[in-house]
Amino acid sequence: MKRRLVAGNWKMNGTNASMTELQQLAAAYPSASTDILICPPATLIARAADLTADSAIRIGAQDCHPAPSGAHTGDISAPMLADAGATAVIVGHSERRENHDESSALVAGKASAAHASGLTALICLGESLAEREAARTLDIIADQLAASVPDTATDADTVIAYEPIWAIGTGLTPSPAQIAEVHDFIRARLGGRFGPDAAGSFRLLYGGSVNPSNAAAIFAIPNVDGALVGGASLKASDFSPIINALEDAAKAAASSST
Ligand SMILES: O=C[C@H](O)COP(=O)(O)O
Repeated sequence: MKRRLVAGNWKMNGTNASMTELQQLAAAYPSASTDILICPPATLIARAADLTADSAIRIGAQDCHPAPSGAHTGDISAPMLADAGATAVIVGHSERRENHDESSALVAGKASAAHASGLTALICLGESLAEREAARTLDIIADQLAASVPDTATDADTVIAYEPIWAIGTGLTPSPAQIAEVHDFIRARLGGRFGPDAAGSFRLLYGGSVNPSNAAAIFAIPNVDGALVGGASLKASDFSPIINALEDAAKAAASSST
């Protein structure tokens, strides 16, 4: 059975003072039955990796350049992230797509670069509110999925995160039926491309205003294998209940399958 994953994206938040939150998480989870990932700003990756080395917490990055090195002032490559201690990288977050005009083709290049450096790529997809209201959600997801996921992706090196843009940082979340519809659709599309057996093994995360109060209900939705959490990942006291809810969901699923 695939391991579920809860990932925290600190975005452009955190300084060395924030390492106390990470130390609390590392102390609380020396081991875990789910995968736990924290993606701090790049400035903190090396220190975060050192601090969490003896725990179940793994460290990821928030973006990478598609090239391994070169004249790209201000950018960071996937080999650099791996060298700093990252095991994963988020690519195609809507804030990168919007603020930096990133295309799905570029996102696929970043994902391939991540894979070449042994990093798991968390590839983000999601529709805007206008697109949802125009009933274009599944078309947008289909296009982003087709163009952002490299042909060489596997369930071992790629995670898909569905993040409706209108739910990010707003306190709004889609209904369980809306989340299920999109996750089922993603799973089916992956099946059409990579085969049904492989598609079943890809981990699909939901992201957008996940918090300690709604996590358990979200994790009970079919085809939700975890979450990509923004604001509620900044404090150990908020993130821990979300991790615990995912561990509970994993245990419930394991006991119902035996
Ligand atoms: O990467 C995380 C998502 O953008 C969700 O952010 P949020 O949990 O603050 O809504």
